[in-house]
Amino acid sequence: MITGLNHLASGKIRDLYAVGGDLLLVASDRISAYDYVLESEIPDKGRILTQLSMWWFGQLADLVPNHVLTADVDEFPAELAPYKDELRGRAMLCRRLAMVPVECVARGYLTGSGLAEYEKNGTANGVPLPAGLVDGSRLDRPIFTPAMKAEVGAHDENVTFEEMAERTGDPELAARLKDLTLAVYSRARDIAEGRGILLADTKFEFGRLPGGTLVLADEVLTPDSSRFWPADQWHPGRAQPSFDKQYVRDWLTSPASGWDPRSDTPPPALPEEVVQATRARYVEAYERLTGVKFV
Ligand SMILES: CCOC(=O)Cn1cc(-c2ncnc(N)c2C#N)cn1
Repeated sequence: MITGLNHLASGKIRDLYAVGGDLLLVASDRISAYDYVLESEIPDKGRILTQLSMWWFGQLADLVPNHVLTADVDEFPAELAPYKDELRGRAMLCRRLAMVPVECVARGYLTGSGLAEYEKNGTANGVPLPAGLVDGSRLDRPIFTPAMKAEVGAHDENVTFEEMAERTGDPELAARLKDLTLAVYSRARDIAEGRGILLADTKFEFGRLPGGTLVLADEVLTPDSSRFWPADQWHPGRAQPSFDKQYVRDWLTSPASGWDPRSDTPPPALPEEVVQATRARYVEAYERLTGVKFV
């Protein structure tokens, strides 16, 4: 948290501030696992994921406009000058939008909450899926599985497309969000797969400019807003290893940590080697996707 700025909201990892009529979205180095925000931070994680978002926004600009004005601290308003060093590389100055209150989720692979519903009744957000799918199955076509934003600390609530159309009161907008979400996900999935990373699913947020234009908001296509899987370790039928968080998960569930995920106690701090190995995975994901060396 940056005291001295007009704080609006905080998620597990990021903080949102009002700066004049715009917004500042700041990514911390925090990391979450098993629904806990860990006490250990991953150095540069916020900078790596912000730079990755910016790269994706560039890759997607022909499909959809985005809310970012700049991520260059030297272009930030003068009132932010005292925070330059703290913000460098990890903050996006964004246009303030009228946010659509829907988490626009696209899934190209079945896992997590999508798999849970499927195992119960063969559907995902009410849409029937083929029989015989297992954890990690690649879907013939990506599916749109919207969720209504939950209160801090709770999981978002998956809703059917019809429920979403009803709750937003705008069926035409719901249809556009679905089409846009699937088109953007498909483009990103193809780009990532070409670089050995499976983008299993992702969550977009959209908002509208005063004139009504629909704009891609929030962060996009980071390992925090998406499931990144290493393509060479993909084996449907079991939980896939996370590209970025597997070292953390493995250590936390190993005897070495002395922690039990089923207990209601917060996880212990991570050993330095797990922190550094995890940082290296974020750097690797960034460099493989963008082709740019992280500095
Ligand atoms: C840090 C935790 O909260 C969020 O990032 C989610 N959120 C985004 C907004 C938002 N509101 C207006 N305009 C925008 N451009 C945005 C964006 N992005 C509000 N909450």
